[in-house]
Amino acid sequence: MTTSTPLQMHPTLDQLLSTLNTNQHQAVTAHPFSKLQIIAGPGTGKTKVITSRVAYLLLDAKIPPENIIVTTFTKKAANEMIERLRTMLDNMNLDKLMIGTFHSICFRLIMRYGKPLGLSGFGIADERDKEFYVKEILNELNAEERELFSGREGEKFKGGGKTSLEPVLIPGPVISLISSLKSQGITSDQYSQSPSKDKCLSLLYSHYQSKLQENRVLDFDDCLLKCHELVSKFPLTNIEHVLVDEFQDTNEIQLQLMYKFGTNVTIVGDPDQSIYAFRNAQVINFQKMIDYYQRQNQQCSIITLDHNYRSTNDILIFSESVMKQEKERKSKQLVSQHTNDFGSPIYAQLKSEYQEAKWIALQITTLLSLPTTPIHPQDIAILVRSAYQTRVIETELNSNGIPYHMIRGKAFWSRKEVTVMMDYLRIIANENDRVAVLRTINYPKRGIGEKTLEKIDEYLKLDVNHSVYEKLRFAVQGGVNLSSKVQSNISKYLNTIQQAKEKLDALRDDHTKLPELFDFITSEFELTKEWEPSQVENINEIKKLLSEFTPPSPDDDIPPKNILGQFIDSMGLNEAVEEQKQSRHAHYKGQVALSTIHGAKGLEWPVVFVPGLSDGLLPSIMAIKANTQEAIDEERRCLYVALTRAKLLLYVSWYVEDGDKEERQSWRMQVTDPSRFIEFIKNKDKKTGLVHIFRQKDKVKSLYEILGKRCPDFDLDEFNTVYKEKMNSILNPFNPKGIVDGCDNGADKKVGFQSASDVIHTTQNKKQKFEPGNESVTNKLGGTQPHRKGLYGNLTKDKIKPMLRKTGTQLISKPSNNKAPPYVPSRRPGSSLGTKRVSGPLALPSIANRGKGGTMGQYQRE
Ligand SMILES: Nc1ncnc2c1ncn2[C@@H]1O[C@H](COP(=O)(O)OP(=O)(O)OP(=O)(O)O)[C@@H](O)[C@H]1O
Repeated sequence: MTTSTPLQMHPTLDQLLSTLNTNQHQAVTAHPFSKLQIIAGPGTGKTKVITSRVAYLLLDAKIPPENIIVTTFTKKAANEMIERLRTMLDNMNLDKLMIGTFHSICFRLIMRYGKPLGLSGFGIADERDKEFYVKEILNELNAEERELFSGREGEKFKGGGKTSLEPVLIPGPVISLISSLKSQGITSDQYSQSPSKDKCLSLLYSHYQSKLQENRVLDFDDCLLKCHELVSKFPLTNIEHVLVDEFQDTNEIQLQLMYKFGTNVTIVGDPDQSIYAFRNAQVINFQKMIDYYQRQNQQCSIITLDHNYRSTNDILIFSESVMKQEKERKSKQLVSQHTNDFGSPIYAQLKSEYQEAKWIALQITTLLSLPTTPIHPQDIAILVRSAYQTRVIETELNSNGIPYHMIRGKAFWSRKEVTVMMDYLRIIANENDRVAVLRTINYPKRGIGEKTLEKIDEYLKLDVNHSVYEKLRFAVQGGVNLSSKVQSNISKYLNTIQQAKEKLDALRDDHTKLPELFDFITSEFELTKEWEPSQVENINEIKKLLSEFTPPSPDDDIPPKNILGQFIDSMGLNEAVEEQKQSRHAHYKGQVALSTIHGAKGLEWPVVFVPGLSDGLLPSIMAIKANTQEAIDEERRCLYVALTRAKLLLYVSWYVEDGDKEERQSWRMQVTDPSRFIEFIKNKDKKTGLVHIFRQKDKVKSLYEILGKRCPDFDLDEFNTVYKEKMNSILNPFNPKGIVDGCDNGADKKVGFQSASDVIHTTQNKKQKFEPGNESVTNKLGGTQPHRKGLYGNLTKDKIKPMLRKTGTQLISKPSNNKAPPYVPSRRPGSSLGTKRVSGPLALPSIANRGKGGTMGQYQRE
């Protein structure tokens, strides 16, 4: 096959190519029968290039869609690529293009050709199923096998039992070690024959594989491993070209699969964005690929893309400063295609995660309050290293009325209500899903105790000639000794399953009616009653996915599964990676995006916040504890991914805590240093947050312009003054050192507080809710100016107590005769008194002591 010259090109292709820069053009039109690496930094158009290359292969090289394999990182990315191709190619029929994640392509190949390996009709075991099976295996080990674990090799599988001090075997290490072997392409048989094998791991690996086989399921890693076995034994003869997107996140078995899939290969990736080592991804695959083809005397060409269309030059310089710290990395010279810059990233050092969240909320409200709203909530994202960091930020967004949504990460699939719903769908779709039956049979509660559940499970495992569902019927009919209440509850459960199955049959593969089945399940099994509104919202997300589901086009080689089964398989595979709720460019309208950095892969926003740049958060405490260069490098790349999501404005922040436990989520360790990755920022603590872009009118004007709005005439100084005032109240929060009951003139000073902001005054006035700074209220009460900062109204003692605990102070009651107290300490609370340093209202203990002597009779300590 020859390729045409540009002059003879397909008009659509011609138009398409005209939108590319020189290097992009070269990459897209590289010879179709070659090996090519497209290595490119963030925002350089990798997605555009890989999509255009597929179009080029289809239109110019005339490769039929069924002869091309394209792997993407997520299902969403595959769908978007298909959409873009359809638009580009005038609705060309692309049903036969093999496009999807490695896992889904492999699963599809196994379903189609897996019969000779005895794999047809298998389902997917998700993360929870894996844990379930491993727990079963650990419980079923016989005495001789247990003995194996008493030695050194067994140590890594042990953890503390919940109720006993004896170490017990735990599933976590088993799962990750088996997964690591599988991602290196090592089967259980191969491992058991390896002279350097770990005997415990070998035993567990072989038990685990038998368990999956018995239950006729494949785990995620098996999809790849078994497919590799399949294409090694029965090579795919038709595939003319393989394209791999996000190559930096491939592992060994994926690399090997790529070699096996086809001989002509295009990979696209960025070594600096490799952030999946914890799933055994290896950056070294770029070099391995070159070496592999070299050994076969074949050349692998490399094209780099360096025009960055996403971020301003300042953002690129900042991001490169982070990456430059990695040893033995080639520096990148990305060239921003923006002609404007809005200054270097805005940063702040704060004192706690709470203060940081307030800082973020203030920045967002400031941006959203710009006249004629050039920036909308959907233009903004907040990206964190670990999912738990969103909690404090969410609270602050809520209290500031800032709408937001979480980009769905893996966590979505592990939420209780989501897993329950998926289990219910599974028992309807599949007669033999023992695990899902055991998880749903007593949820909602049907009065089945643990012992009874064990008996039922034993019974379900007994006879292989009947489905799990039939066996459960037999169990209820006397097979297992059950109380009449349990019998009746399980019968009801079974009858509802039966009705749902009939409904599913009646759909006759009309996927548009799947949401009706969903409603039937949630109402008949009384599921929604169990859940909070937010949980109901989550399961409605599944209903939405059901309504959007389009089954893959029928394939004569694949034995048909019912429509619900197909949905479950496709969702099950989503769990293998963090799926995103939103597409690369179409953002959720009217909502700020909140996401982990991993969940933000491939996305971009005009405004991005990257909080938590403190050692222990980014790099994470896990990476610091691992104490390896690889672990730290991976964290740095994570930060790089986050920073390079920003187009125009980048806000970075960190906090350094002073040890006050109340100022952090209780289980978390104290954060004491800014992240090692931002050492290059000089005088970090000096500029805290007061650096702001809205200092220069011309920059503001060009920001408006780039966002498609004309900049109105407004008083920038006034805008900045309001901002600075608010900022100051965050940076120097009201931090009372004591509480005085009553708003008496000057009594606070007389007990030793020198600044009004040191004191909370309380009042019993029930009519008004007072806030600090409410001057008019102060005046009404006849208080003097200096009191105003610390005035709270309508505070009962119950409400005061937690405040006292928080401030570590005591309550001073107002003297009944409202006279000034006789004791006036000479120094300010918190300062040193003689040789003894005391904190809080130092005067107070002395006051109380004096009281005992009679001089403080009117002021009491409570
Ligand atoms: N030749 C081009 N001309 C104009 N805009 C372009 C061009 N190539 C890419 N872009 C734009 O640049 C932005 C970034 O492109 P894309 O998302 O494809 O980058 P990427 O390399 O995949 O980034 P990342 O690796 O960070 O995910 C997009 O908005 C895209 O439309």
